[in-house]
Amino acid sequence: MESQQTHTNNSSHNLSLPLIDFTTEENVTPGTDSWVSACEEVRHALEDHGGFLALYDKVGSEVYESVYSSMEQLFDLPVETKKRNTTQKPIFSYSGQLSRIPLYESVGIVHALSVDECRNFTHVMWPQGNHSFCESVNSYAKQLQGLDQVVKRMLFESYGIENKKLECLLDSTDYVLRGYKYRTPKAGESNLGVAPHSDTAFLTILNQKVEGLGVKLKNGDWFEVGVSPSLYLVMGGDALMVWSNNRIPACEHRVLVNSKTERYSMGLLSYINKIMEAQEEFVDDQNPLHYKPFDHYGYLRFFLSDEALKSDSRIKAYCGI
Ligand SMILES: O=C(O)CCC(=O)C(=O)O
Ligand SMILES: [Fe+2]
Repeated sequence: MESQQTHTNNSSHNLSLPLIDFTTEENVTPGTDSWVSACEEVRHALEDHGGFLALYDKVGSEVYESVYSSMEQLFDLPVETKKRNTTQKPIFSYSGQLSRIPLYESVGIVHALSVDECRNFTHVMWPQGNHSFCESVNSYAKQLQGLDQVVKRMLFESYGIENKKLECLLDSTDYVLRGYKYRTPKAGESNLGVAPHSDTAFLTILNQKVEGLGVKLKNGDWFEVGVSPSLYLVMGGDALMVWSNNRIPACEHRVLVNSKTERYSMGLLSYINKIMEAQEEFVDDQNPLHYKPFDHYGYLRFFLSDEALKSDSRIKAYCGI
């Protein structure tokens, strides 16, 4: 947290990523003045940088410590075991040993909000059982979903979009909880954990146990995210850019790994399981419609194709008008 405080100068020469407080009851209670101004902050941060930092204390240090120690146990399993978990959805369940980014490994737990799904996942990884893994992952995912939904509610409200549409979006959302591990670079090896990119998700909420996560601000500077159980990076992904008809840019971020400490981080990513269109609120004469109706899982399948690799903007290549 200390490092965050040193970045609060908002002059145009020294931009920082806005830090928005979700820990006070008034800020997260619809109808209060604080709620209305928090909604504005969320909207401006997303429009400016595609993301912001959330101060959010619902996870607590106990769950934070136990979920990260669970992740250590998970990544310590043999690669063959980690690969055992598969999903019908075109979301990587396990990703690692990639020549482009050799330090990186990631495991996705689809529907981690359901205790049953967490149990199934845990059983696949540890047939003998691992109760604390199941418990901590499920409660962590639930707390992150709370933040995800409040952010979406704020966003809809600040644009004056009716509540029914929010409910419909939330009902059509699939969540994936992802754990990331980065080994330290060997002598002569690059310290690049993940190259600059935007996520394919609608919204991503990331937290890290070890520093390394950077966000590109609208002036092009890289902002380094701090480490704390109550600090979460909220980022719009490609799907939010489609939904907002380019009003909200997909947040560019990257990971650098320091030479001494293995890095762990975790994120909750949301995907839309129905065809989604850019909202009419964002389309007018000055802002023509930029995207065709969008099939999120279709996009994920496209994203992994050879054709997509050739294009400089995969989202435009997939559904741009
Ligand atoms: O490790 C992190 O903090 C972020 C990883 C990431 O951006 C990704 O895999 O898309
Ligand atoms: Fe990412």
